[in-house]
Amino acid sequence: MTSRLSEAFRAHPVHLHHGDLDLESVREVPDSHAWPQLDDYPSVHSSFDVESVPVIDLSDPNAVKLVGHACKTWGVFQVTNHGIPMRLLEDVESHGRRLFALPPQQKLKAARLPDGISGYGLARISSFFPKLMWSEGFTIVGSPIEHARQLWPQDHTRFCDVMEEYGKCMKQLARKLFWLMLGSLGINKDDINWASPQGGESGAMCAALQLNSYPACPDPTRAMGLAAHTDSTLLTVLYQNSTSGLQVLRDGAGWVTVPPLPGALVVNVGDLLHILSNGIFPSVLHRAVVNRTRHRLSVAYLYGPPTNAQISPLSSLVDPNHPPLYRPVTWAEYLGTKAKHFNKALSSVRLCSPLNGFVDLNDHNRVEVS
Ligand SMILES: C=C1C[C@]23C[C@@]1(O)CC[C@H]2[C@@]12CCC[C@@](C)(C(=O)O1)[C@H]2[C@@H]3C(=O)O
Ligand SMILES: O=C(O)CCC(=O)C(=O)O
Ligand SMILES: [Fe+2]
Repeated sequence: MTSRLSEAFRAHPVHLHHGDLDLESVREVPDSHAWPQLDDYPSVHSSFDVESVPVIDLSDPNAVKLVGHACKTWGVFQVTNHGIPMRLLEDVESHGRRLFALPPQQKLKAARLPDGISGYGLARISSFFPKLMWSEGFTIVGSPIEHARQLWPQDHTRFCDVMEEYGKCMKQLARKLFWLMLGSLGINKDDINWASPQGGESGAMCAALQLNSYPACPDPTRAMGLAAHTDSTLLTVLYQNSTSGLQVLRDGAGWVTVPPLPGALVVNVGDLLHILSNGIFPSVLHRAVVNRTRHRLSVAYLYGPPTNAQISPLSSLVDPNHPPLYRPVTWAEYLGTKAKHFNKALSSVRLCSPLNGFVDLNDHNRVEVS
C-alpha cells in the first residue's frame, strides 16, 4: 500500500492499551469502560415483528437480484456457499485466538504506531469517545510479517501463511460480491475503469484485514465492544465466531442482531459503495456488543478501490431526476475525512449537505428530484 495511503489512514493518536487493565481478568466494569447510554435504540433479536438480515445462497440462480435487493433495503446480508473453505475460517479463528491470548506485554511489542495503520491496539475510533471499548484489534495491511516476528520470534510463519491465504481468498470473494452488487444495478466491468483486475491506471484494489477480539464482560449492559460506525470501504466481508455480538441499525426497528450462522459470512455496504451507487445502496451503521460469558472474535476484510481512484456516483445512475449526491473522492482522501469527521464523513462529502450549507437530506435515502 502506498505511503500516501498510509498518511491518509493515520488516525488521531489513540491509547494503544487499556492501561494496566487486562480485560480477560477484571471482575467488574471500571468507570473508564462504563458507557452511560447503550440503549439509544431498542435492541432486537429474532422476533415475529422484525424481519432478519437476509441470508443469500451464492449458488442461487437469482443471486444477483437477491444481492441487489438486500443492498438496497438493508445494506447488509449474510452469504452461504461463498467458496471459502471451512478449514480456512477455522484456521483464521484459531490464529486470531492465539494472538489475543498472548500476554499483554507481548502483544504490545506489535503495537500500532501512532501514525501507523497495521498492528495491535485499541479500536482506532476510540479517540472519538470518552469511554474505552471492550475490545482489542490487530490490523493487517500488506504483510503482517514484521509484527508477527515481534509476537512469535520463534514461529511467525504459520500466522503469516494463514492470513495471506485468507486475504487472497477474500479478495476473490469480495470482487465477486462487488460485481454481483453492481450487476444488479445494470453496471458491468466496462463501466468502471479502475476496477479491472489490473486496477486500470490507478493501481490495484486495496484492502485491510481487521481481527477483533471481545473478551467476556462482567456487565455487558454497561460496556461497548465496538461503537456504532459505518465502514469506509466499498464493501466489508466479516467472519464472526459462534458468539453473537454484531448488530445493525434498522430504521423503525432499532439494533438488529446478525446471528452467527455456521460457515456463513456477513457482507456490508461501505461508504464508498454508498457514494458510487449514489445512495441506492446505503452503508449500514453497525456495532459490536459484548457477552457475559463468552469471548467473541471477528475478522473483517475491508475491501476498497485503488487508493487514488476518483470515486463518484456512477454516470448511469445519474440523470436530471437523480442528480449526483456526492462529490468525487479518493479512498485516501476519504479515510482522512473519516479520521476527522468520523460518522459525519459521508455527509461532509455530500453535495447539498448541512455541513456544506444546504438542507438536511437523509444520507440513507435516495432523493428524488421532480
Ligand atoms: C482500511 C481501513 C478501514 C478502517 C481503517 C483502516 O485503515 C483499517 C481498519 C478499518 C477499521 C476497522 C474497524 C472500524 C473502522 C471504522 C476503524 O476504525 O478501523 C474501520 C476503518 C474504516 O472503514 O474507516
Ligand atoms: O466484530 C464485529 O462484529 C464488527 C467488526 C467491525 O465492524 C469492523 O471490524 O469494522
Ligand atoms: Fe465495521
